[in-house]
Amino acid sequence: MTTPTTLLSVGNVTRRFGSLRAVDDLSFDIAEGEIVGLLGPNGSGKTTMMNLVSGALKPNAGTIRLAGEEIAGLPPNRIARQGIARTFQLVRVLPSMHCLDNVKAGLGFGAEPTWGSAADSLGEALLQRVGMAHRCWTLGKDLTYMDQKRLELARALALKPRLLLLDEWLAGLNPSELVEAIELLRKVRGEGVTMVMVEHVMDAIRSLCDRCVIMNAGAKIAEGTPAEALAEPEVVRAYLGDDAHA
Ligand SMILES: Nc1ncnc2c1ncn2[C@@H]1O[C@H](COP(=O)(O)OP(=O)(O)OP(=O)(O)O)[C@@H](O)[C@H]1O
Repeated sequence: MTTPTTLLSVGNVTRRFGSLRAVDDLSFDIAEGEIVGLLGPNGSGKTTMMNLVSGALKPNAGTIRLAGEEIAGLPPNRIARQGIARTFQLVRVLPSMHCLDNVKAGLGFGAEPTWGSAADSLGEALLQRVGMAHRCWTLGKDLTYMDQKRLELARALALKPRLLLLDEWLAGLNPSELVEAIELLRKVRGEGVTMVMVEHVMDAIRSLCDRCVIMNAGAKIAEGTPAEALAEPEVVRAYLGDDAHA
């Protein structure tokens, strides 16, 4: 059996906002090919952690390594070029551009920037990859919510990421869209993209994630398979309050 290679290594990372430790001495590793859920109650520091990995925020202390290389504190465009892409909690589709141009906007910023006509065929392939081959010429503002999500995913994939950060990408989808979205993420993982997802949709976490890292008040309180980690007494307490064991 081969040992999995560590793709992302977060070591003793702390990020303060004034006196608040939004991320507090947090450490975890992500192996190549994994889908890992970053979970925790509201305000536990998940989005802050994603912002630290993508470069939107700098840590006050600690290390963040991608394939062994330190990336903590690098600007977001450098981190994107090193192979980390993300989607956002609020969908950010460019409404007055058609889908192909939306995706081409992403193609300019990856490890191998592509522009102009060379980007057309790559853009079409990306839309096909997320099930939107027929939407090349549809304007962003005319898309269903599910298609906006697909487009956002295509734009992130345009960066050819090794690691994809999904910030509540499944939020707001109805049950049948959720099934499609989970299938799509599984397919993308099968294409070699490692993923960290912040998600509140527990069914999706159970069905997609190999492992979970669970945070509370900035710190890690559990780690393991979804079934193991979510059953930890401290996790149950963090989600439901002390009354859960009363
Ligand atoms: N820019 C900021 N300035 C000050 N405080 C912040 C800032 N960003 C986040 N915080 C605080 O840091 C803590 C962690 O916030 P964060 O958004 O990372 O949590 P979260 O787990 O993603 O929450 P949610 O599930 O509600 O999105 C919260 O107390 C939040 O109010």
